Amino acid sequence: MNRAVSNLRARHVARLGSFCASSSSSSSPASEAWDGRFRLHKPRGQHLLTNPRVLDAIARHAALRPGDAVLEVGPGTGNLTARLLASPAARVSAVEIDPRMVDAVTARASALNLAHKLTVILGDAVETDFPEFDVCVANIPYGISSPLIAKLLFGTYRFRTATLLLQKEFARRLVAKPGDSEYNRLAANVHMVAETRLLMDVSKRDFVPMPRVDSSLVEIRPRVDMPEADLAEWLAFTRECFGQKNKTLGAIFKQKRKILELFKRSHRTKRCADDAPGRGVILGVLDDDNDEACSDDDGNDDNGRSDVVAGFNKEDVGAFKERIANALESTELAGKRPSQLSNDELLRLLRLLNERGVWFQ
Ligand SMILES: C[S@@+](CC[C@H](N)C(=O)[O-])C[C@H]1O[C@@H](n2cnc3c(N)ncnc32)[C@H](O)[C@@H]1O
Repeated sequence: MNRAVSNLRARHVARLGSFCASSSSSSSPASEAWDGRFRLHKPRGQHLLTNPRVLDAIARHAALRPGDAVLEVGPGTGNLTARLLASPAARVSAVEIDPRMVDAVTARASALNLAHKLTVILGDAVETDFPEFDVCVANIPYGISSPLIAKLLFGTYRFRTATLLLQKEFARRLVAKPGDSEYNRLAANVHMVAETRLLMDVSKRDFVPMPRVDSSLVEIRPRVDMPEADLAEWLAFTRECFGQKNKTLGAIFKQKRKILELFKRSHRTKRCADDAPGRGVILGVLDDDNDEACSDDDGNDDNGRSDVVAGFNKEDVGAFKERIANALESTELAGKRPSQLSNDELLRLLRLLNERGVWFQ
């Protein structure tokens, strides 16, 4: 072990006291390993980050300022929480689903004489209301990545940055740019409201128990210059576009079934707007693209039904189809795949479609 690592280890053992004085069950070079006092549940994503250099780097990247209110999701036994509490931040609120972890992180803060800075909330981070915070820093359970990011970015929270440790593949998809092979609905939606930056990769060997996947640290910074857009309408629009992201927009919006669905939705939207103005954003996952096979590129329905306009005036549906084709033509996007397009281009198309009475939610 080199001297720097050895010094680091000695410093952390001293700082964290009995918590890490136990024997290491990890292969990490210097470890704040779990002492096995209770069973860790993998289905709950209980993979503790035990490499002090990585934990220090996360806290450093979060760039906490004096007076900051920090939100941590899934503090576990407090390996990261200890750093956040020792930072210049004024307070840390941690949301944890497992009561055993709540006890462990609370005891740890007390052992560090920093309990006055910590509030632990027992609950599911996807369901629980968060207190106000300036910065979110977390090594989250990867199973809640998408709903948690949706909640942070499309909810009512106002914050400076979220520094999140995520599954490496998910992180790559989150930071992807139009034209990248990984570009997808998640990235398009998140980039509508935030900027993302890949900060560093973290090996699976730095966790106890070792997960099957590697991780990456990502910074998410909400935009101050949000484009003028109805976010609920945008989310519904990207669901249609990226549901079949390998088809061209022309092919996607030529499908009879799709046109009929949009026709119904647009008329329902008009009724709802008349009855109850002000639709809110319905939160859900942001990245449910699945390239479903429901039609070929010629726009023929795969189920061969000929009665798809049953119950509707065929001429109205035909005119509606024309309006969609017309919007695609005037933006010159018919031959493009959604994954090649910037949000500005997609937003321009959405606006034109809305102006022509085509609505997605
Ligand atoms: C990957 S561990 C991280 C633990 C700690 N932050 C660390 O870095 O060592 C994830 C933690 O999130 C908790 N957790 C899992 N699902 C949760 C949820 N829906 N809401 C809040 N916490 C959750 C787990 O119990 C676990 O403590």
